[in-house]
Amino acid sequence: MPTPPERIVHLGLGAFHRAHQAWYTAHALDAAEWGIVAFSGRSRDLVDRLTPQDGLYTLVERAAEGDRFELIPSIVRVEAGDDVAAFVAAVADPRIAILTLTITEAGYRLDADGSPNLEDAAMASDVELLAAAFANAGELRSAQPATALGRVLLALDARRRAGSGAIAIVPCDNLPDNGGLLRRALAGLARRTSAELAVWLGISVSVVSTSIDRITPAIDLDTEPRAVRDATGWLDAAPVVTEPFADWVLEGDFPAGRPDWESAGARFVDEIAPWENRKLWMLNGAHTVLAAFGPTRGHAVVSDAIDDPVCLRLVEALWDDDARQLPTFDLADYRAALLERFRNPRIEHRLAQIAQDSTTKARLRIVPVALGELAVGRPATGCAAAIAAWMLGVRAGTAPAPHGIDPAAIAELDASARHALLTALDARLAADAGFATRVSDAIAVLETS
Ligand SMILES: NC(=O)c1ccc[n+]([C@@H]2O[C@H](COP(=O)([O-])OP(=O)(O)OC[C@H]3O[C@@H](n4cnc5c(N)ncnc54)[C@H](O)[C@@H]3O)[C@@H](O)[C@H]2O)c1
Ligand SMILES: O=P(O)(O)OC[C@@H](O)[C@@H](O)[C@H](O)[C@H](O)CO
Repeated sequence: MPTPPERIVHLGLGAFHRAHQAWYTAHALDAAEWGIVAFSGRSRDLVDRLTPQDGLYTLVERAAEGDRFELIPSIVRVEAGDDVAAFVAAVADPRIAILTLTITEAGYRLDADGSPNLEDAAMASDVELLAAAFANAGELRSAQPATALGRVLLALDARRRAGSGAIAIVPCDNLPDNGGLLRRALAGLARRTSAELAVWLGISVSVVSTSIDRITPAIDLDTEPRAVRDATGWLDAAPVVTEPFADWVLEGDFPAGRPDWESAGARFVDEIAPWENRKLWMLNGAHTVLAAFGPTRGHAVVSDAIDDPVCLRLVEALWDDDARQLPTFDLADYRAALLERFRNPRIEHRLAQIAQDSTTKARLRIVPVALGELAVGRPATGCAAAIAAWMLGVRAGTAPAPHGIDPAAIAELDASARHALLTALDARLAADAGFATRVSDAIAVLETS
């Protein structure tokens, strides 16, 4: 089969991009027309593994009943993310129609309120560096922004200068309103660095919002390649293990075209918010709770935690609150499917992998539901219990303490520690005496369960 032409650039090559966007692209009816140039994020390891394989890798779909192996051919070139010149050249190429991102939630460098943090030291230094480079074209070639968004902005400016036309950017990280957020972040950075670029962004860059779903755990790259070789006969240095389920919902325009992703099962909608809330609140919200609390009960992976009746009750209660805030959906099938996915005993999804940055995640995935419930006079007991479980995880050190909170000060989880933790999530919740009491009551119940 001929190699597809380079039409998509990806930044943040990892397991998820290869299990999701690259898989959808490979399964589109017009796959032969869409090749991906993939840039790693912060490490060269995948570049070194995939380059000798011409970007080919094995996707292992791991069902409870057994494995299915598939060779994915849509990544046609792999480059190191810190090769800024190569990234800029790729995005500026007029054949490229789409830039996708999986740079992790932390990679966007958000404030506590979810807006881009322009006070971040690396971001501030990139703003200075980009403003100087945009003002003096002679400096463009040597500019080396450190942040992912700094590199994206530099590359978009090169595309503008080259007259390569409009492009769509598709963020594929688990952030609410990921498209809106990225659009505001890029516009904010451009306003501070180049008036011409800011205008061009508004006209020529379409930022698409997405809800992305496929549970893809980190794997052991020592053992998994051998298992793949035993099954397929090929020693793949960089296989990916994922679940059979996949979902992709998108809202937005692709001014330079796109693959026929619908033919692979993707959905385009006019308003993504309900889809995104359903996925982030229910799947990721439950994961956030299990990751913080599960290890305090001796669990290391999602499938073990969800088998524990205490954890299951927590998740079900959270989903009851979520469901009341998602009135447009009948959620019975979705909940049943989520439980089946969590219970897949052959997907080794480690809670420690999911627990990183759990304060921000709880803030984005549990707090909005709690506030929504309280606003209409309901008690939000599921959210209170979920937050109680998160606090127990923070006390145990299985979830990181919020910035500015000394772990020693919360060792007792007394009234002042509970107040400090609740305030770190949301001051409005901390000010609601009834909700704070329900959190305390839930802690007492969980500690004796
Ligand atoms: N794995 C999943 O099940 C899954 C499902 C849905 C969405 N996602 C989203 O995809 C993201 C990546 O997941 P993954 O499984 O591919 O992880 P991974 O660790 O396999 O790959 C992450 C990639 O992001 C890069 N990166 C990390 N921090 C960065 C930063 N600060 N700036 C720029 N790049 C950075 C890494 O170098 C790597 O290239 C997640 O953070 C999440 O937002 C993952
Ligand atoms: O780091 P997080 O919490 O955004 O995500 C960890 C997992 O919950 C996540 O990767 C899920 O497996 C994924 O979102 C499923 O689509």
